[in-house]
Amino acid sequence: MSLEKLSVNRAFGGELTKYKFKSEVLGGTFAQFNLFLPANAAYGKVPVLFYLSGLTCTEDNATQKGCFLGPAAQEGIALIFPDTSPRGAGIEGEADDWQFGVGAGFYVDATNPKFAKHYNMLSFVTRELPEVVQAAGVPIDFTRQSIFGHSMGGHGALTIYLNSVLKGTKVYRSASAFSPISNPTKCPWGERAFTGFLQGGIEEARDKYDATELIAKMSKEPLHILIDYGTGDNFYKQGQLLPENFLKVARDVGYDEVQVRVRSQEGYDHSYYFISTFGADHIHCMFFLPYLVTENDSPVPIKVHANFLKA
Ligand SMILES: N[C@@H](CCC(=O)N[C@@H](CSC=O)C(=O)NCC(=O)O)C(=O)O
Repeated sequence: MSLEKLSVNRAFGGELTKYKFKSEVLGGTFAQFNLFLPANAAYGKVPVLFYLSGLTCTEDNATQKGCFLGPAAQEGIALIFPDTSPRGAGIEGEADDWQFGVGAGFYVDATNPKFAKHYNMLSFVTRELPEVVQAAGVPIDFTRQSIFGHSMGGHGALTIYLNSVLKGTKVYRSASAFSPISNPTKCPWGERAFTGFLQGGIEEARDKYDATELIAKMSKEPLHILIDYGTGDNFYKQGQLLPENFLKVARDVGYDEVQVRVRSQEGYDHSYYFISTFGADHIHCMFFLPYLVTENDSPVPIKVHANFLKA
């Protein structure tokens, strides 16, 4: 599986590269992603943060509007921005609805036979993409990775992280999310996605793909979660996000605001203006620098910021 380089841009002393490759788990379609490497990657492997985007996005929305590259350069960490679905699968009706299908893969592995060959964004993000990047010799240390995302991508980040904690694999060090779809089995976006992609519908999703259901299963395993949402977000007001459900269950299970921090941001909406306002917090805070980034990583000084544990 070879990576084709589509573009390279210098940014914040590092390099942003767009790649393309033929994805097996996405049924042989071509997948594109963006990779940001900070300057210190020239001297050794760096930690990595995956960013999962929301409905209608490609790999470019957050790269261009998230304002993440500067903070990542300061911390000396790589960023990977995958697309949100397979493209060009040719499935009847897949592009008819912005809330489902193309641009809306929901970070699941489809079990409905109609979508099962192509719509496997969970395996793509957690398995194939890291393997392809590693095989290409990119200087990333995949033992130090974390994941964050927005809306549908916030759902992806939280469920991928919580499943890794529940399975005891400890693949991801932390997760954070902007306006995540936090209880998708109870909102229209999730219902639409799960009844479409999964043979077992909502019931199948409850076990694997719902952050609120997953955190309810925890037995106080250590967690590092940060969530921001805006009170002026129309999707929040319409009941698509339900962060209050996630927060309630987290507190019922016994997680305090150090391990699961949910911040309500007055008047902010769902857009990248909101995300870019708090983006630096998420980069600086979620990388628990004492154990993710070490002095040996880089000959250039890494700017260490107060993390949200201290805020
Ligand atoms: N087309 C829709 C709006 C779609 C939208 O707001 N998408 C969000 C993510 S929503 C949850 O996953 C987004 O990130 N859009 C891309 C951007 O660059 O803003 C409509 O008409 O309402």
